[in-house]
Amino acid sequence: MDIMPESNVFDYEDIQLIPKKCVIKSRNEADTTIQFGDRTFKLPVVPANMQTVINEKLAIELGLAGYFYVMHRFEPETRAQFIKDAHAAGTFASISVGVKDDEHAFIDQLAAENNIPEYVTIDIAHGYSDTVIDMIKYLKNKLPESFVIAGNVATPDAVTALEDAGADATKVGVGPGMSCITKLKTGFGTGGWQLAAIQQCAAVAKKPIVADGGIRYNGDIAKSIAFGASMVMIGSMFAGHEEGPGEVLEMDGAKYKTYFGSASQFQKGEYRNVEGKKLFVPLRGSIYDTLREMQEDLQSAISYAGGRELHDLTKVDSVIVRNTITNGDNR
Ligand SMILES: NC(=O)C1=CN([C@@H]2O[C@H](COP(=O)(O)OP(=O)(O)OC[C@H]3O[C@@H](n4cnc5c(N)ncnc54)[C@H](OP(=O)(O)O)[C@@H]3O)[C@@H](O)[C@H]2O)C=CC1
Ligand SMILES: Nc1nc2c(ncn2[C@@H]2O[C@H](COP(=O)(O)O)[C@@H](O)[C@H]2O)c(=O)[nH]1
Repeated sequence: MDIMPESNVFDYEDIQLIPKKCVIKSRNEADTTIQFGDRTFKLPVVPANMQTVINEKLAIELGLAGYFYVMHRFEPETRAQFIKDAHAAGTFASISVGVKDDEHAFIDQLAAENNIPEYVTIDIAHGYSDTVIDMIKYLKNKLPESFVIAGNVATPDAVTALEDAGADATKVGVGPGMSCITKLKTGFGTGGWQLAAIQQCAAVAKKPIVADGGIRYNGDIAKSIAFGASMVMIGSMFAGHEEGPGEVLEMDGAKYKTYFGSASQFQKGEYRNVEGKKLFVPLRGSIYDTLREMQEDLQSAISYAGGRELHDLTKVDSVIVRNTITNGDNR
């Protein structure tokens, strides 16, 4: 068994980006937009395609407001109508699929009805598999105009395999999520070295990488871009907003929303092959305030990078600090 050298193993909390000379007069000048597929979005972030993070109303609102979104796949019978609703509202449709047999019939139906989503995400825990490779090929054959995001994967080999099958982007992150217990139950994944995995995958990728899971601070978005991601998927930090799914709960005078893993018992309705758990996340107000703050922080990050646009973040140097960036100030 090979063991990766320690210098190649780091995560968000282990890294600081090193500032360069500022070339703008105001953070407002820094451009956070990203082209992803045929469209340009305000930010390189996307709420996770999880049932406690996104619903149809919020998805369409986000699309209309200029943000990327991916609708989840856990009410499969509503997806065809959702595509029509998104188009009727004047925005793009971005849906998720699995790999089980009935998904092929669903894709056939979309093609037959010319009900074409602009983006399709193949949402599977272990994306480096023949089932995902076959699904990419199936989608590219039946819905050639759709931009296909395939995942989730952990390694450069997997990125290359999915790109070779026709994926337009790959999603990297097996086990770093806050609701994840894959790392504990199976011993596998990118938990603890997600940022390093992004860097390794981006080094071979010919198409965009979506960094998925493990984002705990807005600065982690800048770090994801700096290490090679084009888009950053975020679950827990988007789960507690008033526009999102789920009721507000009150406990000991504080307000929360539920956030559960897509492979949790709560999602599956039974305790079989469970790799996710349920959490309560504090209510955070409006998602648009969070998005605005993410934009401000990313603009500031671009200025520290000595740049004007997102891509300039990839030109900075970094230092490994091993768990010390908060100096204990979050205890
Ligand atoms: N990003 C991450 O780290 C993780 C994300 N998740 C999320 O949980 C949800 C459920 O994921 P998933 O279980 O893949 O989806 P599904 O339950 O839809 O499973 C998809 C198919 O893949 C098979 N399958 C699942 N895992 C494996 C495996 N390890 N080896 C071989 N076959 C497998 C399943 O069969 P069978 O069930 O019979 O094995 C099923 O046929 C998704 O939304 C996923 O994103 C889950 C875990 C990790
Ligand atoms: N191992 C598991 N991972 C899961 C599950 N449900 C979702 N996810 C992944 O987590 C990210 C979000 O991570 P966060 O750190 O931002 O909260 C999400 O996009 C999925 O890839 C699960 O049940 N098990």
